[in-house]
Amino acid sequence: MSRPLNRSHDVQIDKDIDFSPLIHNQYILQGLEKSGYARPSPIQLKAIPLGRLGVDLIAQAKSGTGKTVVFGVIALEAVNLNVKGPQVLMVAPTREIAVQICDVVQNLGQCMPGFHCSALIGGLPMQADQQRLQHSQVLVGTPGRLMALLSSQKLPTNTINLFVMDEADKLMSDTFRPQIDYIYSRLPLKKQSVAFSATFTDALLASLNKFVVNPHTIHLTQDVPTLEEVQQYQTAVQIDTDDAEEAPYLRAMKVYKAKYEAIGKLLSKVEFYQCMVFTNSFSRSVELAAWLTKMGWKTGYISSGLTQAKRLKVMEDMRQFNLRVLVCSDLIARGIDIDRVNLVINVDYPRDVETYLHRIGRSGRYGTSGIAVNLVATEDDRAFLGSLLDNGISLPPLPENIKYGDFTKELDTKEGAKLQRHLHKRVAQEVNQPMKMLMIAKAIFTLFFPP
Ligand SMILES: Nc1ncnc2c1ncn2[C@@H]1O[C@H](COP(=O)(O)OP(=O)(O)OP(=O)(O)O)[C@@H](O)[C@H]1O
Repeated sequence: MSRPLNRSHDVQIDKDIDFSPLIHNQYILQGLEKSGYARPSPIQLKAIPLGRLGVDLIAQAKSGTGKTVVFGVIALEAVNLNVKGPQVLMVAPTREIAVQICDVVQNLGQCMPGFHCSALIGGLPMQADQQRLQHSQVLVGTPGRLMALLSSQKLPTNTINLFVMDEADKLMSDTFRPQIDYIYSRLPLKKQSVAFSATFTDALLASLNKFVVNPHTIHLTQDVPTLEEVQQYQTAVQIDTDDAEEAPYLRAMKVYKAKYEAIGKLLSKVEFYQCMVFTNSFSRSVELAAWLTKMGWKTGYISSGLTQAKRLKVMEDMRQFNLRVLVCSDLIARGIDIDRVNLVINVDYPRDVETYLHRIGRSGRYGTSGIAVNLVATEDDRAFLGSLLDNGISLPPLPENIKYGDFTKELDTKEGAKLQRHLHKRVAQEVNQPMKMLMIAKAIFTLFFPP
């Protein structure tokens, strides 16, 4: 029997079992093994057997506990390789999540002869979609692109027997609901529907009723779904002003400048692998990424304002560990899985507590140790912390000596070497900074006082 990974209770099960009692298809078991999954997580143990029976399902489990594998396996079980045409339709709220799901499902199905999964997302040519979907059994799309393909009769639905909604609470929001209504109306009546998220409110559960029939509901957390191994802190950022009459934009500039400096200090203090910094403004993201790059941190930024090609490139750089820091918006607050991210910093705050939980859940993936630091400078910042407190989330001040918990993710040799190279470069840069200043001063001195 496989040895359990050194991970928190969020992903450990009491039973000493692997995936074989849950899944009988050998190809899928091989795919799981090749993807590096030896033992199921609690949500996988509970939801896979139910999903395989063909019942409708609503499943909630904390961020990063393996929900994609659940619906990936259910989808592969639903696929008949002898049938031509798409058989599973998955919807995700962002293009980045859709691409990521597609990669996971393709990996899980890698041993199934002739299996293909395709991502259908906006910002890329639709013509290519049309060709790919003809050879794919599983399709993963964003609502807008799926709607465009369906309304132009380019996506046949008569062979679809499973409908998957990932980040279902987001899909039920006003932004996406009309598109989901439309997509659903185009699917065959007889099908299985499953919905997943880390956070579900009662109102959202009610609105899901239209899409599921007599669903089995699995709720793995009764309280606030914070991850056991993610330590959350707040740190006060001092703003250097005593002018009550100061123009708001000048005040805002000072707040951001002070927050950027606080981030610089934090990155030097905490020994992180990769860090995601959340801001609410595109221009601030660009500014902060440029500043951190100047400070020697390999930094990228992503927001919906970038072209799709640039968005995919920066995600790939982050996944390849070519970046240490990613400055981002709520575009990637949910669903994105980069398992080396062990530090999350909030410069600004999201609109709601659910999004906050999704943001900090970008660290601590699959029961590993993570740290989330919240920068507090303004009344708005303090008000958000107040709403966290109302939801039972209290943030202690950041301690002087901050340490990760016991479940630090192991880096492989290549990743370890990349981290070392980057650390050396940064140290060299820090040492060189005063040397450079000295040389410049010397050059100026010699200019005025030639020897
Ligand atoms: N059985 C397993 N054994 C080891 N690792 C696993 C297993 N299942 C999933 N993982 C890993 O866990 C990580 C998180 O998985 P996934 O992205 O599916 O989580 P999630 O629950 O969908 O999270 P979110 O709510 O943030 O979308 C991934 O890196 C994945 O490779």
